[in-house]
Amino acid sequence: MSFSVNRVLVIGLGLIGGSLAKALKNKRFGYIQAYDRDSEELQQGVDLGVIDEACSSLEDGVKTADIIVLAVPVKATEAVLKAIQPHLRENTIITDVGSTKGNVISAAKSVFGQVPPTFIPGHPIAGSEKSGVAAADEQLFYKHKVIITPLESSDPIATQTVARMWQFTGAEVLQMGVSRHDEVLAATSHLPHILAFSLVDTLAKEQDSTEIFRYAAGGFRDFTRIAASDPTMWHDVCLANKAEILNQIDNFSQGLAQLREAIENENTPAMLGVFTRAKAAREHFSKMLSGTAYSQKHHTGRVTFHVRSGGIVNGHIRVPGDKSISHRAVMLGAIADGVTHINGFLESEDSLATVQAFRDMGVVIEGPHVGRVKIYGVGLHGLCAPPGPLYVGNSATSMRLLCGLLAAQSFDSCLVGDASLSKRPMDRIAIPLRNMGAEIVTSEGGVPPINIKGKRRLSAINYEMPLASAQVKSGLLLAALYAKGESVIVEPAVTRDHTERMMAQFGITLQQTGSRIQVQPPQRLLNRQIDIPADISSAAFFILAGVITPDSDITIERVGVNPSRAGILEILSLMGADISLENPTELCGEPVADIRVRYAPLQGITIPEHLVSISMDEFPAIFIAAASASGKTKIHGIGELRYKESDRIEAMMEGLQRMGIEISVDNDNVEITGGRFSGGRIQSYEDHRIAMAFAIAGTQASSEVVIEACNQIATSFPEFLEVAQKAGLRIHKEETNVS
Ligand SMILES: O=C(O)C1=C[C@@H](OP(=O)(O)O)[C@@H](O)[C@H](O)C1
Ligand SMILES: C=C(OP(=O)(O)O)C(=O)O
Repeated sequence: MSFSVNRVLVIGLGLIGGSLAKALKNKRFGYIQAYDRDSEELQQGVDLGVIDEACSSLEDGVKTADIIVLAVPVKATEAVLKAIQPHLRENTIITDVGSTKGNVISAAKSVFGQVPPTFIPGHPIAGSEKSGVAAADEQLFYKHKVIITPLESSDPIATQTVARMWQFTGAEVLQMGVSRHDEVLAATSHLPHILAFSLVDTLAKEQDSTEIFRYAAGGFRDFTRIAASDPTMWHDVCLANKAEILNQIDNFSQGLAQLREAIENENTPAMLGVFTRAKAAREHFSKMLSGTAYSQKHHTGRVTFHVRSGGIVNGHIRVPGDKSISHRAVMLGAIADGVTHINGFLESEDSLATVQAFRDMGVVIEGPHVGRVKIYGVGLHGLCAPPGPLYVGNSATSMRLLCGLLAAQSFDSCLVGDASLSKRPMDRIAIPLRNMGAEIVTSEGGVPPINIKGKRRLSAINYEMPLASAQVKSGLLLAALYAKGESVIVEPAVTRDHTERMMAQFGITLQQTGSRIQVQPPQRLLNRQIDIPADISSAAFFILAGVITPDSDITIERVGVNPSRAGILEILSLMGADISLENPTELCGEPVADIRVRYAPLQGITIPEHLVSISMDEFPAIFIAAASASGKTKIHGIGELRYKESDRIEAMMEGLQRMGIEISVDNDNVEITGGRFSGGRIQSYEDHRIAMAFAIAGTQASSEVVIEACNQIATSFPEFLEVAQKAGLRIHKEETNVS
């Protein structure tokens, strides 16, 4: 069928109809006519410039309309369809704005025998407690969602036309099935309205209601604003979506009864459970849907860095808590018995994703608040089935470690991540877990989403890892806590041993001889006080700044210098850097020190291969050091860098070449010839470590360096910019909004 859109007829010129008409008229979508039983409203529509023309009869408008929008109460839909039917042309598109869709479909079936292919139901998720055409607001739908619910029999061009009409108002158009729409709306719109009406009505009946309302503060006002909505409309909505609404009321009543019981019994964990989960959900669930962030510090716009050369690097700085250790502290704290307190927790996107995953599995977690987190452990067997897929954003550590833990649970689960994580290899953990008896299905190509079946009895594993990976080792160690018998894992090279050290803190006995780790499933994990050192991977960028900036003298305080992590210190020292460790101590089984760096010229070296697996995440910084050294630096066996948040070898090669540095790459071997950085535009490929490495390189460049897509810095180091500025570097942020 072909459609032209010249004339739009809006039937019902209230707030929604009027706002749509006004927006379409102003955007010149077509000639906008309206019909309303209330002739005064119609006249007002003309007077206010909301519509081009008022139709004196329904027949007049319908006969010439290309699109008819029913903006009438849902209950009136059938009567209006009946009234327009005799005058309709074959290819006139009909849509509506009702907040329930099942009944609109039934109305269309009863009038037309079947739903016409040109009838495309719609529902703008926008409104206001105001009503009438006088309140018409052309911005009402701008950046709001409009759901259209076409049927299989709907004409695709008609669907597209209705979508385009809404897009003219600035709305974001989504498609959904009819029953799904009614189910979702019952929960997200209808129930809250009913609660607001009921709360105000209940309070108003109280004897001292005047007093109550006089002192009603912001909370009451926010929560009950919608109780001023149109009563007739809500009466109609309740009847139109009765079954779904009753379901939601039952669901809610059950939740409220549980909360009541918790309050009555002064059950603190249960109460805090509800409050912290709800707070987290309110703040964070939207991340998955709208691309907003877990952390307040994360920017949702596009972040670009501008770096000017020069600046000094001096003084004492602190960088945030270790990311790897933060993940592990939450995981083990969650399955321990009793309350675990964490200090120094990293409040970054990756570690917050792990927190959210455990909240989804029913663990009560307070914080983080200035690095403090309180976890009410549920014990080894206390995790609950999450309500939906566990979303872990950009974080492979969360995903691979969780695979091990989830493989041993009594419920099914699904792990999903963002676009970057969705490309990263997961078979490396899925395959050995399957050997233990787990049922894990990765998506095509061995990538996320990952579906994990519950209720599998795991057996112990005896595994020689083909690949050096702390994430795989840790995922297996977590699964081994639930397996029957003693597991033995042998590493091909040293990788970070934070899991082993953290398990020991929680009272688990591990035996370690060389590269071999043995673990017996424990009865229980003890609750703990965990203090997390600063992250050496974040410190690395300021160590680098100190190493390449003339006259620098900088100390980064209380950094974790675990030998299975601190390869960068050895590599830079071999290149001639002046690095010393001061005030060495230990925090929860992890060696810690202040790292002092003073400028000294660097020379190129061949990096010993045994240092590669203990400095994996630091290679972007090491590449920059090599580019600043005199002579050639040769690096071998770094193929794993290709499987990080970006292909870090390619990203570094491209950026260094842009900055005039000679670099050659042969598979997983790289050779860099030191030189002078020129300015330029660098693509970070949305990889936090690439962005931060080039930001430091930029401080030594001959002209300005601009680094694109720096948002993901928030995955590991949200305060990077502030710390860099404090240290004396000239890095500035430009933030542009993306709609
Ligand atoms: O276990 C961990 O916390 C990590 C291990 C490393 O990954 P692999 O295990 O893939 O080498 C590292 O690159 C990652 O940033 C964090
Ligand atoms: C590779 C990294 O993290 P993950 O693997 O957890 O995404 C990293 O932080 O550099």
